[in-house]
Amino acid sequence: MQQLVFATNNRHKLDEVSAKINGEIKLLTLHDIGCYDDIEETGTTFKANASIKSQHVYSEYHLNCFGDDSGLEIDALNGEPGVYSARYAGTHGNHAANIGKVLENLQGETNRKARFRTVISLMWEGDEYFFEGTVEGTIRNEIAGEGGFGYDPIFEPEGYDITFAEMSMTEKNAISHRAKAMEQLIAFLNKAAG
Ligand SMILES: O=c1[nH]c(=O)c2ncn([C@@H]3O[C@H](COP(=O)(O)OP(=O)(O)OP(=O)(O)O)[C@@H](O)[C@H]3O)c2[nH]1
Ligand SMILES: [Mg+2]
Repeated sequence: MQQLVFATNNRHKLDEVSAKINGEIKLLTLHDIGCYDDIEETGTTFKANASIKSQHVYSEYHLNCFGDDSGLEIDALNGEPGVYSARYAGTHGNHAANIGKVLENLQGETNRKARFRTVISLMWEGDEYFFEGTVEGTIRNEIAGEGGFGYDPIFEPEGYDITFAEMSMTEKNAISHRAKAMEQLIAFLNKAAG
């Protein structure tokens, strides 16, 4: 079975991707390979940051691996929070504060259009490949739901009347940005394996 390191410290991403892969590929975590480094995301694009994560693992451990950089792009905020989604309100991973800042910035705004975007960088047998996925939606005025992570409680995907946080992981994994990028990665690996 093919083996891949997922260069993330985000447990929710790991859970979503593990469910998506469904045992087809053996997924290793950073901790599985003894990597406890703080991989600094110095890029200004999802692509650059995804690359930083996979390149770090590849250069240190010489293992096939991939990194996911993702975030929320809100049209009325000129694409913010974008690559700064995880630290929009200042502290990395303070989801409640990040949501608060988005809702504040959108107060009185009628254009609620937004999308999640994921770019994956895969280092496979020494070469780099990119996969991208997006999901369109709107930003709610209030939070709803307990599932998921990040901005999920305020993101309503197009064609639904519930937020990502009100969906099961299986439902989110059928339509999400990350799921779409992962489907391409899985198809690539199936082809690479012949
Ligand atoms: O509601 C959400 N549902 C999602 O499906 C989702 N995907 C990304 N995001 C937001 O974007 C940041 C990623 O930043 P990010 O790619 O740097 O990841 P991270 O720092 O959490 O982990 P790592 O993979 O870098 O270790 C996250 O923290 C979230 O704020 C999401 N929010
Ligand atoms: Mg990060």
